[in-house]
Amino acid sequence: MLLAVDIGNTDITFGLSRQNEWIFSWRIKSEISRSVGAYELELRNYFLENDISLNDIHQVVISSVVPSLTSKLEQVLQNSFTVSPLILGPSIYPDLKVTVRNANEIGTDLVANAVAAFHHFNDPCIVVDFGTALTFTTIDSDGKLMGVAIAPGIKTAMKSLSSNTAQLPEVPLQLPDSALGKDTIHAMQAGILIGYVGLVKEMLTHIKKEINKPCKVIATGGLSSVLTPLRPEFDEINNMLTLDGLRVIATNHFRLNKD
Ligand SMILES: Nc1ncnc2c1ncn2[C@@H]1O[C@H](COP(=O)(O)OP(=O)(O)O)[C@@H](O)[C@H]1O
Ligand SMILES: CC(C)(COP(=O)(O)O)[C@@H](O)C(=O)NCCC(=O)O
Ligand SMILES: [K+]
Repeated sequence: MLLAVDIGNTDITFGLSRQNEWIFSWRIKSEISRSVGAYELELRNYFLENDISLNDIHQVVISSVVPSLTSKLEQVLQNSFTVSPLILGPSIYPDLKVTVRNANEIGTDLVANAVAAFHHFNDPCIVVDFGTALTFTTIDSDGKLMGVAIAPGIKTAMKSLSSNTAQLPEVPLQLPDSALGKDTIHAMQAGILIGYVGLVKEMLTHIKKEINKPCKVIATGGLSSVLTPLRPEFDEINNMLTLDGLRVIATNHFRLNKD
């Protein structure tokens, strides 16, 4: 079995795959202050509770956009399994079907998203990732990663608004029917959620105009289903996209380096 680990700024997502099918996936919080021991205990407990043997893991692959957690999780995985984890980074990019520009800056989760989208569609793609950040990653028909746009994620915008004001609370991420807020909660939901529908639509319009060819739009990330009016904009919503990309990359890497 293959274990793929996506370390994001809010959550760490795990996926366990057998014969190219995800048989388990789960999330834990990304906490920089947490110890290797605490993470390891939680991982081992998950395996125990689900009756999975640690020895059944033959490949491990990690993407991390939180440098202080990369080595911690690497250690956790080293301690738990008999194989060394593959850590996605610029040294692996030359082996990918996707061509990466600015390899030292781009988030490895965005690279994994691009690989998964291109692998699946083999067409120009825009990946919209609704995580801590809201990102738009565009891939051309030949697999070239054409560019990225980064905005605050929906929850991040909400948190920033409440933490920078004296009287605004954090409110549930529920899309209201009306943009004419009748109380503070409704007013914030209107401004953020209806506003973000517009942000995403405008970004897609702008990117499509720039690339000027038919393309697929794929949504991913923990908050990908919050903005329901965007559903028709997406050819697919796939919350496993980053893990899918890691699986493609790992399978290819371990095949190339078999001997
Ligand atoms: N099924 C779900 N429904 C609604 N929100 C979710 C779901 N799964 C995750 N989330 C939310 O998504 C956010 C994390 O998204 P994620 O894409 O994992 O971010 P990051 O990659 O930046 O860590 C968290 O706020 C979490 O509460
Ligand atoms: C843009 C991101 C913050 C997204 O992270 P996430 O929302 O998944 O936690 C991450 O991919 C990152 O730190 N990227 C580095 C900058 C770049 O991609 O150019
Ligand atoms: K992510």
